[in-house]
Amino acid sequence: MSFTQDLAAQTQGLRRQIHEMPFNRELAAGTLPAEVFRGYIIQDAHYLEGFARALALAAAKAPDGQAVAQLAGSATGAVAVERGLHAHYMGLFGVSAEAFAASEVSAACDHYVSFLLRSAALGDFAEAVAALLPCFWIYRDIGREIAGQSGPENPYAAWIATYAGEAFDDSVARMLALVDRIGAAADATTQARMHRAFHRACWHEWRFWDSAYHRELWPEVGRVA
Ligand SMILES: Cc1ncc(C[n+]2csc(CCO)c2C)c(N)n1
Repeated sequence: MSFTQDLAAQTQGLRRQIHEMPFNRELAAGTLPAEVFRGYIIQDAHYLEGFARALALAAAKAPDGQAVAQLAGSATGAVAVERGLHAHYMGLFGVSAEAFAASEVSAACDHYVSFLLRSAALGDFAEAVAALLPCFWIYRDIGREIAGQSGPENPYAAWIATYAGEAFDDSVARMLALVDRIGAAADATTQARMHRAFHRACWHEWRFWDSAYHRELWPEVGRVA
Protein backbone atom coordinates (compact mmCIF):
# COMPACT_ATOMS: atom_id res chain seq x y z
CA MET A 1 0.00 0.00 0.00
CA SER A 2 1.45 3.42 -0.93
CA PHE A 3 1.72 6.13 1.70
CA THR A 4 -1.18 8.12 0.22
CA GLN A 5 -3.34 4.98 0.02
CA ASP A 6 -2.66 4.58 3.72
CA LEU A 7 -3.66 8.22 4.33
CA ALA A 8 -6.88 7.56 2.40
CA ALA A 9 -7.63 4.40 4.37
CA GLN A 10 -7.18 6.20 7.70
CA THR A 11 -9.60 9.00 6.76
CA GLN A 12 -12.22 7.02 4.83
CA GLY A 13 -15.14 7.77 7.16
CA LEU A 14 -14.46 11.50 7.35
CA ARG A 15 -14.02 11.80 3.59
CA ARG A 16 -17.22 9.81 2.91
CA GLN A 17 -19.06 12.20 5.21
CA ILE A 18 -17.78 15.15 3.15
CA HIS A 19 -19.28 13.59 0.00
CA GLU A 20 -22.62 13.25 1.76
CA MET A 21 -22.79 16.82 3.08
CA PRO A 22 -25.92 18.76 2.08
CA PHE A 23 -23.69 21.41 0.44
CA ASN A 24 -22.26 18.86 -1.98
CA ARG A 25 -25.52 16.93 -2.54
CA GLU A 26 -27.36 20.17 -3.37
CA LEU A 27 -24.45 21.40 -5.52
CA ALA A 28 -24.71 18.17 -7.54
CA ALA A 29 -28.49 18.58 -7.91
CA GLY A 30 -28.17 22.28 -8.77
CA THR A 31 -30.49 23.13 -5.86
CA LEU A 32 -27.93 24.74 -3.56
CA PRO A 33 -29.38 28.17 -2.64
CA ALA A 34 -27.59 30.97 -4.51
CA GLU A 35 -27.03 32.83 -1.23
CA VAL A 36 -25.15 29.86 0.20
CA PHE A 37 -22.92 29.53 -2.87
CA ARG A 38 -22.34 33.28 -2.92
CA GLY A 39 -21.08 33.19 0.68
CA TYR A 40 -18.95 30.14 -0.09
CA ILE A 41 -17.27 31.82 -3.08
CA ILE A 42 -16.43 34.90 -1.00
CA GLN A 43 -14.83 32.75 1.71
CA ASP A 44 -13.09 30.62 -0.90
CA ALA A 45 -11.52 33.68 -2.48
CA HIS A 46 -10.12 34.59 0.94
CA TYR A 47 -9.01 30.98 1.41
CA LEU A 48 -7.16 30.61 -1.84
CA GLU A 49 -4.83 33.51 -1.19
CA GLY A 50 -3.82 31.96 2.13
CA PHE A 51 -3.53 28.56 0.49
CA ALA A 52 -1.21 29.98 -2.19
CA ARG A 53 0.96 31.58 0.53
CA ALA A 54 1.18 28.22 2.37
CA LEU A 55 2.20 26.52 -0.90
CA ALA A 56 4.88 29.16 -1.44
CA LEU A 57 6.21 28.65 2.11
CA ALA A 58 6.31 24.89 1.55
CA ALA A 59 8.03 25.44 -1.82
CA ALA A 60 10.88 27.23 -0.05
CA LYS A 61 11.46 24.11 2.10
CA ALA A 62 11.32 21.56 -0.74
CA PRO A 63 14.21 19.11 -0.97
CA ASP A 64 14.91 19.65 -4.69
CA GLY A 65 14.30 22.06 -7.56
CA GLN A 66 11.60 19.94 -9.13
CA ALA A 67 9.51 20.05 -5.96
CA VAL A 68 10.16 23.81 -5.56
CA ALA A 69 8.85 24.38 -9.09
CA GLN A 70 5.86 22.08 -8.56
CA LEU A 71 4.64 23.81 -5.39
CA ALA A 72 5.41 27.33 -6.59
CA GLY A 73 3.57 26.45 -9.83
CA SER A 74 0.57 25.26 -7.84
CA ALA A 75 0.62 28.53 -5.86
CA THR A 76 0.48 30.48 -9.13
CA GLY A 77 -2.18 28.10 -10.47
CA ALA A 78 -4.28 28.42 -7.33
CA VAL A 79 -4.46 32.19 -7.69
CA ALA A 80 -4.93 32.17 -11.46
CA VAL A 81 -7.42 29.34 -11.98
CA GLU A 82 -9.39 30.03 -8.88
CA ARG A 83 -9.56 33.76 -9.56
CA GLY A 84 -11.02 33.02 -12.99
CA LEU A 85 -13.66 30.78 -11.47
CA HIS A 86 -14.36 33.18 -8.66
CA ALA A 87 -14.60 36.16 -11.01
CA HIS A 88 -17.19 34.21 -13.02
CA TYR A 89 -19.34 33.42 -9.98
CA MET A 90 -18.83 36.77 -8.29
CA GLY A 91 -20.09 38.39 -11.50
CA LEU A 92 -23.03 35.99 -11.63
CA PHE A 93 -23.98 36.58 -7.99
CA GLY A 94 -23.31 40.29 -7.98
CA VAL A 95 -20.32 40.44 -5.62
CA SER A 96 -18.51 43.67 -6.48
CA ALA A 97 -14.80 44.21 -5.75
CA GLU A 98 -15.89 46.63 -3.00
CA ALA A 99 -18.26 44.08 -1.44
CA PHE A 100 -15.52 41.46 -1.49
CA ALA A 101 -12.96 43.85 0.03
CA ALA A 102 -15.45 44.69 2.79
CA SER A 103 -16.33 41.04 3.48
CA GLU A 104 -15.24 39.43 6.72
CA VAL A 105 -13.22 36.20 6.73
CA SER A 106 -15.26 33.49 8.49
CA ALA A 107 -13.98 31.66 11.57
CA ALA A 108 -13.81 28.40 9.57
CA CYS A 109 -11.80 29.98 6.76
CA ASP A 110 -9.50 31.76 9.19
CA HIS A 111 -8.93 28.53 11.13
CA TYR A 112 -8.14 26.48 7.99
CA VAL A 113 -5.77 29.10 6.56
CA SER A 114 -4.05 29.55 9.95
CA PHE A 115 -3.58 25.79 10.18
CA LEU A 116 -2.03 25.62 6.69
CA LEU A 117 0.26 28.58 7.29
CA ARG A 118 1.36 27.17 10.64
CA SER A 119 2.02 23.73 9.15
CA ALA A 120 4.03 25.25 6.30
CA ALA A 121 5.91 27.82 8.40
CA LEU A 122 6.65 25.81 11.54
CA GLY A 123 6.42 22.20 10.36
CA ASP A 124 8.97 20.44 8.19
CA PHE A 125 8.39 19.86 4.49
CA ALA A 126 6.79 16.45 5.06
CA GLU A 127 4.17 17.87 7.43
CA ALA A 128 3.52 20.83 5.14
CA VAL A 129 2.75 18.72 2.06
CA ALA A 130 0.57 16.35 4.09
CA ALA A 131 -1.48 19.35 5.29
CA LEU A 132 -1.77 20.75 1.76
CA LEU A 133 -2.83 17.48 0.08
CA PRO A 134 -6.54 17.24 1.05
CA CYS A 135 -7.27 20.54 -0.66
CA PHE A 136 -6.26 18.97 -3.97
CA TRP A 137 -7.41 15.44 -3.43
CA ILE A 138 -10.83 15.99 -1.86
CA TYR A 139 -11.81 18.55 -4.51
CA ARG A 140 -10.87 16.14 -7.28
CA ASP A 141 -12.92 13.33 -5.75
CA ILE A 142 -15.90 15.60 -5.12
CA GLY A 143 -15.60 17.08 -8.63
CA ARG A 144 -15.51 13.62 -10.23
CA GLU A 145 -18.44 12.29 -8.23
CA ILE A 146 -20.61 15.33 -8.82
CA ALA A 147 -19.73 15.56 -12.53
CA GLY A 148 -21.20 12.08 -13.00
CA GLN A 149 -24.49 13.19 -11.42
CA SER A 150 -25.20 16.65 -12.78
CA GLY A 151 -26.12 18.10 -16.16
CA PRO A 152 -25.06 21.21 -18.14
CA GLU A 153 -28.09 23.17 -16.87
CA ASN A 154 -26.68 23.03 -13.34
CA PRO A 155 -25.85 26.64 -12.33
CA TYR A 156 -22.66 25.36 -10.72
CA ALA A 157 -21.48 23.52 -13.87
CA ALA A 158 -18.34 25.72 -14.26
CA TRP A 159 -17.26 24.93 -10.70
CA ILE A 160 -17.87 21.21 -11.23
CA ALA A 161 -16.02 21.19 -14.60
CA THR A 162 -12.95 22.85 -13.05
CA TYR A 163 -12.50 20.17 -10.43
CA ALA A 164 -13.51 17.25 -12.64
CA GLY A 165 -11.20 18.49 -15.43
CA GLU A 166 -7.93 17.05 -16.74
CA ALA A 167 -5.68 20.02 -15.90
CA PHE A 168 -6.71 19.83 -12.28
CA ASP A 169 -6.34 16.04 -12.31
CA ASP A 170 -2.69 16.42 -13.41
CA SER A 171 -1.86 18.75 -10.51
CA VAL A 172 -3.51 16.33 -8.06
CA ALA A 173 -1.55 13.37 -9.47
CA ARG A 174 1.71 15.33 -9.08
CA MET A 175 0.84 16.24 -5.48
CA LEU A 176 -0.02 12.60 -4.66
CA ALA A 177 3.29 11.44 -6.18
CA LEU A 178 5.20 14.03 -4.14
CA VAL A 179 3.55 13.02 -0.85
CA ASP A 180 4.14 9.33 -1.68
CA ARG A 181 7.84 10.04 -2.30
CA ILE A 182 8.26 12.08 0.90
CA GLY A 183 6.12 9.71 3.01
CA ALA A 184 8.00 6.59 1.85
CA ALA A 185 11.34 8.15 2.82
CA ALA A 186 10.13 9.52 6.20
CA ASP A 187 10.83 7.90 9.57
CA ALA A 188 7.94 6.65 11.72
CA THR A 189 7.67 9.84 13.82
CA THR A 190 7.50 12.02 10.72
CA GLN A 191 4.96 9.69 9.12
CA ALA A 192 2.79 9.99 12.25
CA ARG A 193 2.95 13.80 12.00
CA MET A 194 2.02 13.58 8.33
CA HIS A 195 -1.00 11.42 9.18
CA ARG A 196 -2.13 13.90 11.82
CA ALA A 197 -1.70 16.89 9.53
CA PHE A 198 -3.58 15.12 6.70
CA HIS A 199 -6.44 14.15 9.00
CA ARG A 200 -6.71 17.69 10.38
CA ALA A 201 -6.77 19.17 6.89
CA CYS A 202 -9.59 16.78 5.88
CA TRP A 203 -11.49 17.98 8.95
CA HIS A 204 -10.95 21.60 7.86
CA GLU A 205 -12.37 20.78 4.41
CA TRP A 206 -15.48 19.36 6.11
CA ARG A 207 -15.73 22.40 8.39
CA PHE A 208 -15.33 24.89 5.53
CA TRP A 209 -18.35 23.44 3.69
CA ASP A 210 -20.39 23.00 6.84
CA SER A 211 -19.79 26.62 7.82
CA ALA A 212 -20.61 27.87 4.31
CA TYR A 213 -23.85 25.83 4.27
CA HIS A 214 -24.97 27.36 7.56
CA ARG A 215 -23.81 30.79 6.43
CA GLU A 216 -21.71 31.28 9.54
CA LEU A 217 -19.18 34.01 9.90
CA TRP A 218 -18.23 34.14 13.59
CA PRO A 219 -20.81 32.36 15.79
CA GLU A 220 -22.23 34.79 18.33
CA VAL A 221 -21.17 34.51 21.94
CA GLY A 222 -24.34 34.08 24.02
CA ARG A 223 -25.43 37.00 26.18
CA VAL A 224 -24.17 36.60 29.74
CA ALA A 225 -27.16 36.37 32.09
C1 LIG B 1 -11.67 25.23 0.94
C2 LIG B 1 -11.11 24.80 -0.37
N1 LIG B 1 -10.37 23.68 -0.43
C3 LIG B 1 -9.85 23.30 -1.60
C4 LIG B 1 -10.06 24.03 -2.75
C5 LIG B 1 -9.49 23.60 -4.07
N2 LIG B 1 -8.31 24.32 -4.45
C6 LIG B 1 -8.07 25.60 -4.19
S1 LIG B 1 -6.56 26.10 -4.78
C7 LIG B 1 -6.20 24.60 -5.34
C8 LIG B 1 -4.89 24.26 -5.98
C9 LIG B 1 -4.80 24.46 -7.44
O1 LIG B 1 -5.76 25.21 -8.04
C10 LIG B 1 -7.26 23.75 -5.09
C11 LIG B 1 -7.27 22.35 -5.45
C12 LIG B 1 -10.85 25.16 -2.67
N3 LIG B 1 -11.11 25.93 -3.74
N4 LIG B 1 -11.36 25.54 -1.47
